[in-house]
Amino acid sequence: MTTTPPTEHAIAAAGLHKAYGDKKVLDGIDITVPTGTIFSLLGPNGAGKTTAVKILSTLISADAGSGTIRIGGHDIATHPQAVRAAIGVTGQFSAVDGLITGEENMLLMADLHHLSKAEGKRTAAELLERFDLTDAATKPAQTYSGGMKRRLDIAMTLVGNPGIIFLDEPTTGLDPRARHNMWGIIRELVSDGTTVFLTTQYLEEADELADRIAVLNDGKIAAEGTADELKRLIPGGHVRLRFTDPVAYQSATSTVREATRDDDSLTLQIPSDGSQRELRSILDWLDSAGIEADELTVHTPDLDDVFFALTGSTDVPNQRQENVR
Ligand SMILES: Nc1ncnc2c1ncn2[C@@H]1O[C@H](COP(=O)(O)OP(=O)(O)OP(=O)(O)O)[C@@H](O)[C@H]1O
Repeated sequence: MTTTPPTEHAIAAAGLHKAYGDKKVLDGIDITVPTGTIFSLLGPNGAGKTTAVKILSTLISADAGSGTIRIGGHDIATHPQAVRAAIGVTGQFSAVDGLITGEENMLLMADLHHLSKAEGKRTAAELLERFDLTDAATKPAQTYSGGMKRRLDIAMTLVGNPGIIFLDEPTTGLDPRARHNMWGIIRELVSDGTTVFLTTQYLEEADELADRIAVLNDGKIAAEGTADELKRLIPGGHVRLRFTDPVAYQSATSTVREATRDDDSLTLQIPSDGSQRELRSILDWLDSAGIEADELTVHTPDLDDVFFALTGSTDVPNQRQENVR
């Protein structure tokens, strides 16, 4: 039996290449995910997100010339079985069998993981409880709502107690309430020390959940960082000062020359990347000019702006591209 060596990176892949015919889907990308964090891979349809998940989870191989891929400390090329034992994968196509009950689906997974009958039953009951499926456990899974099926799918993935979970678009098609429930589940997984590799087409989801986000475009990582770091990459951020006293507003407008003014709402917008350094200098400068605004708000571009600016996606309607600030 292989033991898992301690590692600070749950996932470390260097120079990942994958081509289908002439089409380079992944053109030498590096992915590093610290243990116990959520990493999100974003990209337009067909960018190669699922291909990356399939490679990292041993379902397909990377092309020759790729660098080393280590998952949970194991080299995927030499120890694929150890990698499989360390991971769970929930793909876009559910592993749930609709004809049998939720509980039977769980017991089937327990069998696959060679748990004893008693242990299988205990694990199934625990996970069904944790995912709020106890009441539905004896009903056929095909009668479940979309959200319940996804919860069952993740519960099944957890039977083997994996330390690293790949979630390929886990909330696609779910209504907002079910999506928020799923976010809660994902956060809970990570608070227990699990590492999550998440692909999503919902930028809000990456923004909400991910410690780090990588944007995949044209086979390369176009940018990587925290949501805030990515938002600062593109222009459009500003600090807004709002005044209630027209005299104070007038004096500010004559002092702050590069600001955009809105005389109706007595507000000024000063271009800013929203960084702590820039904010401090704006505040120091307002203080020294004796300007006191009634409200100061910082506006950074949202992740949608970043995504469209970085991917230049042809899937994006023109109107949306014009809106990139
Ligand atoms: N087995 C295959 N044979 C040929 N081309 C493939 C194969 N699998 C994927 N591709 C192509 O590789 C590209 C990347 O596909 P992939 O499914 O990884 O994208 P994705 O980012 O997950 O997209 P989506 O968000 O639509 O799921 C696509 O152009 C796809 O058509």
